[in-house]
Amino acid sequence: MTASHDLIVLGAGSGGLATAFRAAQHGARVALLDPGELGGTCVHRGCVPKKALWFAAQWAQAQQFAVYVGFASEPGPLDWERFRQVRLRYIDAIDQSYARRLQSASVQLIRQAGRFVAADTIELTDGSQLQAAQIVIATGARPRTLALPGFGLGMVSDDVFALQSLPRRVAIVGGGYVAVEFAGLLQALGSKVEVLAHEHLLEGFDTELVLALRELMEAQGIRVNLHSAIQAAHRGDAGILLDDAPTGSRGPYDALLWAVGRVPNSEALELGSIGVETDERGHVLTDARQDTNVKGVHAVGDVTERKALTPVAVAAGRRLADRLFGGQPDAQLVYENIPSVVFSEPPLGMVGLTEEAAREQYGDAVTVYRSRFTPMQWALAGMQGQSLMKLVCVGRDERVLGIHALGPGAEEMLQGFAVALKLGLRKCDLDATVAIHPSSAEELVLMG
Ligand SMILES: Cc1cc2nc3c(=O)[nH]c(=O)nc-3n(C[C@H](O)[C@H](O)[C@H](O)COP(=O)(O)OP(=O)(O)OC[C@H]3O[C@@H](n4cnc5c(N)ncnc54)[C@H](O)[C@@H]3O)c2cc1C
Ligand SMILES: NC(=O)c1ccc[n+]([C@@H]2O[C@H](COP(=O)([O-])OP(=O)(O)OC[C@H]3O[C@@H](n4cnc5c(N)ncnc54)[C@H](O)[C@@H]3O)[C@@H](O)[C@H]2O)c1
Repeated sequence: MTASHDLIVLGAGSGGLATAFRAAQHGARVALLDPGELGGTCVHRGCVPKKALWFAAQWAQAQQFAVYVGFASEPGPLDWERFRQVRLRYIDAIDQSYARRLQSASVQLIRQAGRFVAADTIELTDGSQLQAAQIVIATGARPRTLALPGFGLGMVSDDVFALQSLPRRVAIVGGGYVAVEFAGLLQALGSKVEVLAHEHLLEGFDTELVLALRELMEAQGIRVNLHSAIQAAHRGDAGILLDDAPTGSRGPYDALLWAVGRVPNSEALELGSIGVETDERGHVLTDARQDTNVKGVHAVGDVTERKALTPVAVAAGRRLADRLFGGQPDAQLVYENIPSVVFSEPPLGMVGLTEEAAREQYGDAVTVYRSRFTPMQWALAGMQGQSLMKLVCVGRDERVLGIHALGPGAEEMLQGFAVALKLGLRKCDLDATVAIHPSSAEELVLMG
């Protein structure tokens, strides 16, 4: 069989689309396979619908602030179904624009799943085969399910976007990004939320900022229980009940969200048949260049063991295509200093090292600066609570290792600071920068 394409990409999510577009731009003949919607998790079940709900939560809060400062009308509840339709229209437009762009980039889009029959050959659902010297696995991940009694009484994150009304009493099991984000936005939209987490919230984020976020969540009325270990869910007369090993029965709740992590979509690919290595959870193992152990087979995005963020999948895919088809033999993603924001209420962002990680690596050479303050808009609106910003530096020249921000605006603030950190930012560079006033961001250049 002669090669039908130069590149086959499995999955048209963030990573697959980015790889396909960049390879086609370099002149490669690309086939892009996906049985589902264009844009994958991020567009349909992740970043985009989540951020839309997060905006709605901000607007709900802004309505309350407005009334406090003298606007007349009392805020009403969100028409949940109307907003779902508005979101779907927005998402459809993204999907359609991808379809148009793929066509104009001459990427062959095939709306079928693929699986390996040889290292250079993919079989489609209809039994036909495609061949290419380079194949990229970008099949993403899906919500993890747990084998415990009553699991089916709950939802996973995908299901929240399909809800037709706002649930009243909600239990969220888990303490990661998804748990914290949905807790914040559902509470702000009118639910009464309880978070049931194992030991930590937001592992990997700076402990001090996570603690400050937890206090703010609790001040909003969210109940946060750490050290919880849910063993079963039941349907009781008044709602869903949970068996929690340390404390006994919890509930009743009207809705239950399992936010206990994600599993890679790798098992249907028949990777074993061609010898591609995976870890014990099914992530495709790659080296720093996104190459698997099998020549010509690569992987990007959530199906790998790397940080599961859209911009990471996109950047890895683009660099890979630049290396394979763009004459850039050294192109690869540097996985250090990747900025990330949790769209909690308020948002929490970080780039670089946490204080704990920096101290572990550099010991006493670490210096920390922090600023805790009440943001102006909160003070005006009579809201208690404080933002927290933190710089983690090292050495005599105080090179900045980490920047952390919790508070309104953190989600937009950190992108520019991430560029500076990448360029070798020192504390004295921040001191030498004139502030923008009045703002929250100015705290990062005014720390004494
Ligand atoms: C609720 C939620 C909120 C999130 N919010 C953010 C955020 O705010 N910011 C952020 O950066 N990240 C966020 N993420 C993470 C982000 O969505 C993922 O990191 C990103 O979508 C991963 O892209 P991907 O291309 O690896 O996989 P996906 O986007 O999951 O795409 C994989 C595609 O592969 C297809 N596929 C599967 N099997 C096959 C097969 N055999 N053949 C062909 N195609 C196949 C699937 O249909 C799918 O379309 C969020 C995730 C969730 C769940
Ligand atoms: N804003 C963003 O960028 C954003 C938003 C959402 C998701 N994401 C990405 O998607 C990934 C997946 O998010 P996630 O929240 O699903 O996973 P996660 O890995 O961030 O968190 C999983 C949580 O589930 C808990 N957990 C695991 N098993 C459990 C059990 N049996 N009982 C109770 N708790 C259990 C873990 O302790 C952890 O707190 C994130 O790591 C992130 O990379 C990013």
